[in-house]
Amino acid sequence: MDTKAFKRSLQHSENYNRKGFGHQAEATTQLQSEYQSSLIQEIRDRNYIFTTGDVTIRLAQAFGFCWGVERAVAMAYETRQHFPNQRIWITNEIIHNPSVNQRMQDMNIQFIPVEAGKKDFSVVETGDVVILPAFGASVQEMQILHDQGCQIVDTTCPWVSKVWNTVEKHKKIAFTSIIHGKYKHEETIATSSFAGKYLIVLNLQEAQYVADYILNGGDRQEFLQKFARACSAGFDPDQDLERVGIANQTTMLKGETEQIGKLFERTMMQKYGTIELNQHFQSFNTICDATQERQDAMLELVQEDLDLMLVVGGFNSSNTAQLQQIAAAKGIPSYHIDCVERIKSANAIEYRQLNGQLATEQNWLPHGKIIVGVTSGASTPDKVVADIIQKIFALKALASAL
Ligand SMILES: C/C(=C\COP(=O)(O)OP(=O)(O)O)CO
Ligand code: SF4
Repeated sequence: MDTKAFKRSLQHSENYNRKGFGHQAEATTQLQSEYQSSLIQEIRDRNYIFTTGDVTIRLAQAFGFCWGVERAVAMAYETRQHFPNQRIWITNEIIHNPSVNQRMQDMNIQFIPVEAGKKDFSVVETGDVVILPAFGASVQEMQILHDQGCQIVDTTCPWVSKVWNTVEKHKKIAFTSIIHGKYKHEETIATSSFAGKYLIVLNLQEAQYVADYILNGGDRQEFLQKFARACSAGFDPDQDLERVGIANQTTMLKGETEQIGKLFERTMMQKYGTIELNQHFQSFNTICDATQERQDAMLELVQEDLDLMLVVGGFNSSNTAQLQQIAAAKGIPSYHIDCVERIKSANAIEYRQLNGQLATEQNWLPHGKIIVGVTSGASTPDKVVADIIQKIFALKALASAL
């Protein structure tokens, strides 16, 4: 399928909107009142440090809602306002934050139902409005919705569309796209639908396995089994790894993406020589600015003398998980939580471990004076962070009063 031509024709269709409906000012005001916090603003104004009683909070210099998230959520609000009486659907969570998705449902924006792991688009009728989330949607989903004659409101972040353009460039020159990403993640599902041949690697370890295969060959069956859900149909590791282009999900770990790019560059140089390199390797870093800024701020924050770290964001939020990874790598006691309710008491906190499992830590809040590092992912409203900080203040005030 010529995905580029399809996108072009979709964008010219009168049933397609990616610019909003002229209610931006109202949507922005609504977003501010629902998601921002005066406490967080005050901490920002005080150079990201705030002390109350025994607790000093050190906020990362960049955290919380990114530009793409604000834009997507504002567009969803605008859509509801513009179509007050129409049925509105969304193809996935708009972003990975439970409180924001709950708001979508409260506004009667419905998720497309999923039956036995497959989305059931038959519920969508001609004339319904369908929002595509900030992660975008696969080209096949866009086609179904377009054919069904519904009004598409596309909130895909332009940084995500940039990744699609990158894999389309690979396709045009018959390169295989190696995508550093998570094959189950909505953004990577969408990205791979615009690619020709592709292979998705989760981390440096998987990339190394592929690089070794390129140089030395290996067990073809094992390769195909390992990447069964992470490659294009009919992928042949013996044919399809001769010319590779690197792209990445926008929210991966910046350092790891760079290492993966360099690894494949070295590998292709070793196999084909420096002069031939351009015929076999292309790389273009598609990690977005917001992800990089939040990770850089986190790398700075973990240099401080912190007693513990709280990383706030949805449990399915990839960029939040990367922030947690940075804290964990530094060996700081650190807890990824999605809402204040995870703090059960001064003695117990429920949090997401790096492997995705929930765990509870006892006696997590140290006695006496403490410095708490705080950051949040690109999909986390400031209000959620403020509630958590207030809870820590309250627990520590109570402890020191006893
Ligand atoms: C929409 C989006 C990022 C916003 O944060 P999210 O937490 O919603 O998404 P992700 O980190 O990719 O799991 C995709 O780049
Ligand atoms: S994290 Fe980056 S790519 Fe994702 S929505 Fe935000 S700005 Fe866009």
